Amino acid sequence: MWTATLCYPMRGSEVLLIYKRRGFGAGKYNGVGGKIEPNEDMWTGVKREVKEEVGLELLQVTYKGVLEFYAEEDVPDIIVHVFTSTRFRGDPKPSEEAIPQWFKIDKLPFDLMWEDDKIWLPHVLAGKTIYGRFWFKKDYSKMLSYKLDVYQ
Ligand SMILES: Nc1nc2c([nH]c(=O)n2[C@H]2C[C@H](O)[C@@H](COP(=O)(O)OP(=O)(O)OP(=O)(O)O)O2)c(=O)[nH]1
Repeated sequence: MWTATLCYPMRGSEVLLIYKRRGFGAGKYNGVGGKIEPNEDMWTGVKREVKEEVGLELLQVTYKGVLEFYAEEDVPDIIVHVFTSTRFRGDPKPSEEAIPQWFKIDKLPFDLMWEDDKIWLPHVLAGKTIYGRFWFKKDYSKMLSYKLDVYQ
């Protein structure tokens, strides 16, 4: 089991996604983030990942909830803390891991994203807070079921 962060920097009606070049979810568009390191809190982790992957310095983040991913076991395999940010410094730059790209919030490339994102991400980008649980096949090739709670 590992814990990760996912951040969605927002600029007006646009959101920053990355095209992931390597690692888990390579070839997909996603928010910016990665695994939280030992002895690191999630706030430090999300700021570090955004700096490493796209070169933005986050000046503010808002916590938008948690996702749990189950891979045919009773305990979660991956726990992801989700954030948005409207205040950051710098211009997004590509790195070895990621190519950043701004998208209109109502034109996200869901066909090129994780299968679960179309279920929960629109709520987050509309300002809601979420608790999502997603059951996947062991190799993450397919989502089997989900439960989503949405809070104001
Ligand atoms: N949007 C979305 N993101 C997901 C899903 N599953 C999942 O792990 N993620 C995110 C959480 C992390 O931000 C990212 C996976 O972490 P990573 O492998 O990039 O971690 P990392 O940057 O630390 O990479 P590395 O050091 O292991 O190479 O993918 C999902 O179903 N949807």
